[in-house]
Amino acid sequence: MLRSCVSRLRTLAVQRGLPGGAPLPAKDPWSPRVNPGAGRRERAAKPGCVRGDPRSFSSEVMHMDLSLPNPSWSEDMRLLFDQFMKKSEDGSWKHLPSYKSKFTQETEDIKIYFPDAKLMKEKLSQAQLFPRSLEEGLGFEYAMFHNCVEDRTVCIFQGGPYLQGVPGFLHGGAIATMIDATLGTCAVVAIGVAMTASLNISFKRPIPLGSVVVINSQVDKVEGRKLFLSCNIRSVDEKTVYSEATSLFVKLDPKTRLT
Ligand SMILES: CCCCCCCC/C=C\CCCCCCCC(=O)SCCNC(=O)CCNC(=O)[C@H](O)C(C)(C)COP(=O)(O)OP(=O)(O)OC[C@H]1O[C@@H](n2cnc3c(N)ncnc32)[C@H](O)[C@@H]1OP(=O)(O)O
Repeated sequence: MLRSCVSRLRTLAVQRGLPGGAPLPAKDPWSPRVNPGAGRRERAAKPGCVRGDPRSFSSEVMHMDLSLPNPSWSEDMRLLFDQFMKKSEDGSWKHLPSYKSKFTQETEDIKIYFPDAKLMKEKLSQAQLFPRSLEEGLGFEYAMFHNCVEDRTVCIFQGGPYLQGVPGFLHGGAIATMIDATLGTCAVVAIGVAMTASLNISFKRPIPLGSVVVINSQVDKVEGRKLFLSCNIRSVDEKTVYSEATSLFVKLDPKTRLT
């Protein structure tokens, strides 16, 4: 299991395209080259700045790892990030980079599921990852870490002001998005390209806007192409359970078209 997970992560890292297009060194799947300097994403841009924020437009921004600290991150978010980076030093945890739009090889992989590859290519050229589509500090600020030995993905998440549902609290759809993204990442790392077949969420407590929460996901069971996962969302002090979820992800069958 560990070997296949390490190999899967290595493949994904190569697929996602390292800076300069260099593949990971074969013997070091956790190489920090996946996320060079994995430390800070400090920029001069003001948090909450919409117009003129370069994050939306430049190709540099499209390919920038957005799961690194930025000025909109609260102290809690930074502390948690540093804790997980520390845990990553011995190789048991791995920081997973995340981009607005950088699916080079995955795009190629996905294309086989579509009959009109040309049309799909055009669509994908304008596509952005949904949770990365809002400007810095306004929407989804998050970073994910994966533990291959335990088949777990943890997401530290700070929901910004554009994710409001009931005044002062996060929208249920925004919570579901981050649950799906965390479970989906856990699934993809474990078995490769997979899609959510079902997702069942219990919203137990409202999540205050701007607060930091921890999404803990894990693989519970694998049955052929079916992967059963569960997760919960807790406060940083772990005293409050905000949500719990179970899900089924299905590994895509290369013989079946998606459309
Ligand atoms: C070092 C760097 C590493 C970096 C790593 C980073 C990696 C991160 C990368 C990327 C992360 C991405 C994270 C994103 C997450 C977001 C994911 C989404 O939101 S997905 C969108 C919403 N979902 C859909 O739109 C699917 C729509 N549904 C379908 O297309 C099909 O139903 C599909 C593909 C799910 C299954 O279709 P079939 O044709 O392949 O398979 P069939 O035969 O229907 O089902 C297979 C088995 O699953 C069961 N099944 C299917 N659907 C079920 C359901 N709803 N409930 C229960 N069972 C179901 C069936 O009964 C069958 O079971 P039996 O083999 O017979 O035992």
